[in-house]
Amino acid sequence: MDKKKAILVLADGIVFKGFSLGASGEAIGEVVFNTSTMGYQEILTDPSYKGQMVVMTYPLIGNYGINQKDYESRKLFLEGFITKECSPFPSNWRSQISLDDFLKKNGVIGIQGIDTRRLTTHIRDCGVQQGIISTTDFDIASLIQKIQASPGLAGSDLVKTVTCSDVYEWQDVDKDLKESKRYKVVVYDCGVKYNILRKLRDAGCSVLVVPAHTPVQTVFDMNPDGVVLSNGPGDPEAVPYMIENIKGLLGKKPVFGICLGHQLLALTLGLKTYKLKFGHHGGNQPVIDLATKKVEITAQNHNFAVTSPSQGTRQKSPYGDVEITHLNLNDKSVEGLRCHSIPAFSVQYHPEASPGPHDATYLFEQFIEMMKHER
Ligand SMILES: NC(=O)CC[C@H](N)C(=O)O
Repeated sequence: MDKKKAILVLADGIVFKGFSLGASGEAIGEVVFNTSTMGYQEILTDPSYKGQMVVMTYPLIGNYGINQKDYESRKLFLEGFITKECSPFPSNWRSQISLDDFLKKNGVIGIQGIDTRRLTTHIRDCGVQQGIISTTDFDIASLIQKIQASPGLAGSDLVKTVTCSDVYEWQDVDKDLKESKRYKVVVYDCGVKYNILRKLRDAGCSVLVVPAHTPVQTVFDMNPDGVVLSNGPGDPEAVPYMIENIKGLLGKKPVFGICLGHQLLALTLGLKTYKLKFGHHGGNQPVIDLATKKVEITAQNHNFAVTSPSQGTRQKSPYGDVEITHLNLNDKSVEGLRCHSIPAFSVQYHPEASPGPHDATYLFEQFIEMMKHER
């Protein structure tokens, strides 16, 4: 394991000195903490982390290595990776390379050997902010200047940097492709996690993935039974072309939004979004279903959220009433919504898990039921 020096500096001047992990150089991004105890490969390959650097709160990461199958997208999009300790001795029958080598191979700059508890409580108390990891420049004033010169996440369209370039059909290599395909689903790829596609395939759907800039008429020409709006990075307000697409879909096709897809659906319905103080990233977020009062433990990864209606759980929209269906029990933020008059619903959390608990898998069946009803 490298014992090369590395430094992490936050925009407000807090400094963490540690050792290099993965590639060398300099990386700038919004620093967010993730409370999952495992699933680091899925986290590293989740495109929603574009523009961000992830600090894992669990102190030992990398102990089961990296394998060929647990990818959640085609590559690593995040800006940096931060851990207390990266295991130099990965041990698992599926492991092919170590976390350190994986980060090196993919050019991701990381830091280890810092007090991640102090870093996490600092972000929790002072709010999310930009940071820089460097293995080359150790001058604090110069590093802060570099952070100040970087644009930050708000207002910039990161979806265009992660979406696929062409339409493709999702094929699960492990599954029998001859099994009957019940419904045809188009997924708008704003940075989609593969497990959303796997779950739709598991539910018996054929799955076509389209780039986020695909005009809605092209989607209608594919004649799907329903459309999924995927997760993705950055500020939902910076993706107006997706809002235009959703306007075209609403009332014409069943729509299911996940995370960024949920925020985009909310904006289209006339609700607003805002930035949380430090976001929700992890696999232990309690969410209540307001209709059944059942609590799900959910996987989450978001820094923006949908603003609650000023009164109650209902709001008028140009598409009829919108109902807030789920709330986060930690901070009461909006976690799900549903349209009353048209087939459309969405959740802020991740029913596909990966990593995280599977309590919310039923939402894929709920979408299937909606498509069945509308057919
Ligand atoms: N996982 C996601 O889709 C994230 C949505 C959005 N980028 C946010 O941070 O809130």
